[in-house]
Amino acid sequence: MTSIGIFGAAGRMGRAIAQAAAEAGLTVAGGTDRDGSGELAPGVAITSDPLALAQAADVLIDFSVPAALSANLDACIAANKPILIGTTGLEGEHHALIDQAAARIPVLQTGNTSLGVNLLAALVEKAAASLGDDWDIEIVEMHHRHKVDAPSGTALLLGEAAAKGRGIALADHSERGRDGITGARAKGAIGFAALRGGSVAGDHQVILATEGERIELGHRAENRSIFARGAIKGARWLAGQPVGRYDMKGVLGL
Ligand SMILES: NC(=O)C1=CN([C@@H]2O[C@H](COP(=O)(O)OP(=O)(O)OC[C@H]3O[C@@H](n4cnc5c(N)ncnc54)[C@H](OP(=O)(O)O)[C@@H]3O)[C@@H](O)[C@H]2O)C=CC1
Ligand SMILES: O=C(O)C1=N[C@H](C(=O)O)C[C@H](O)C1
Repeated sequence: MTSIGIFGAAGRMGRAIAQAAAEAGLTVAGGTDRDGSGELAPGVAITSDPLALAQAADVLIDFSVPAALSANLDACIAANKPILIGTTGLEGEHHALIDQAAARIPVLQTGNTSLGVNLLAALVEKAAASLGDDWDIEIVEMHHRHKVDAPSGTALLLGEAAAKGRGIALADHSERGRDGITGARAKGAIGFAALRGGSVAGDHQVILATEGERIELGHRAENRSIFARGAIKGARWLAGQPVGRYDMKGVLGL
């Protein structure tokens, strides 16, 4: 049986993952949190020691904060354990750390562990590849009032899929945070808009708009269990993979 360790264990996702692990018959070796106190379940301690957790678990799952990523990766490398990273708000420096770690251990990083969103990304890539750049691409997301990063990791994942379909680099074509006299939309841009409110688990819509018509592709998460179950499935899959960097496509056969 595979045992998992959860970085960010006391958070909304950490607790959902612990529940999904129990439902899947997996052992939870423990978890970490910023303060490192309390229990995830009776007898399952939350500490602030990533190395001890990495040594105790067969595979690690990180749904914490970007600032914790470096220490979590170091712990997994030192313990020679695979890690699935679901934390969002990652910048270029974090992706560089992930690339370095993936040369030594199996690492899966994704902005969204759900089947539905990853299938949506495949559809978006196909749509963007099929339509010319006279079709404007806009990505709209809405999340609960507690979310701290924008655009969401999923919106960026969908933007990367659209850019891949178009054969362009997202970094060179994204329009984020429009406000005031922005000027007209740049041809070929991929735009992002983020809404925050209430308890929304995660809504994403990709709009492809041209003169006279519009295509809308979307996904709505009704609760966090889809992310938690996807993370468990991904962690189980990752435990059998060689050193390298992965996303959810291999897990889901997409
Ligand atoms: N990829 C995916 O499918 C999904 C990704 N996410 C992402 O997962 C992340 C967590 O989301 P969510 O659970 O809602 O957020 P929460 O804020 O509820 O949980 C994050 C947890 O990480 C803890 N934390 C802070 N610093 C550290 C540290 N140094 N070491 C370990 N833990 C630490 C926080 O503790 P404290 O509160 O004390 O600071 C908190 O308990 C976000 O980036 C979110 O966007 C969410 C859903 C799905
Ligand atoms: O913070 C969240 O809640 C979520 N974060 C992920 C993201 O940034 O895309 C995934 C999901 O949408 C929920």
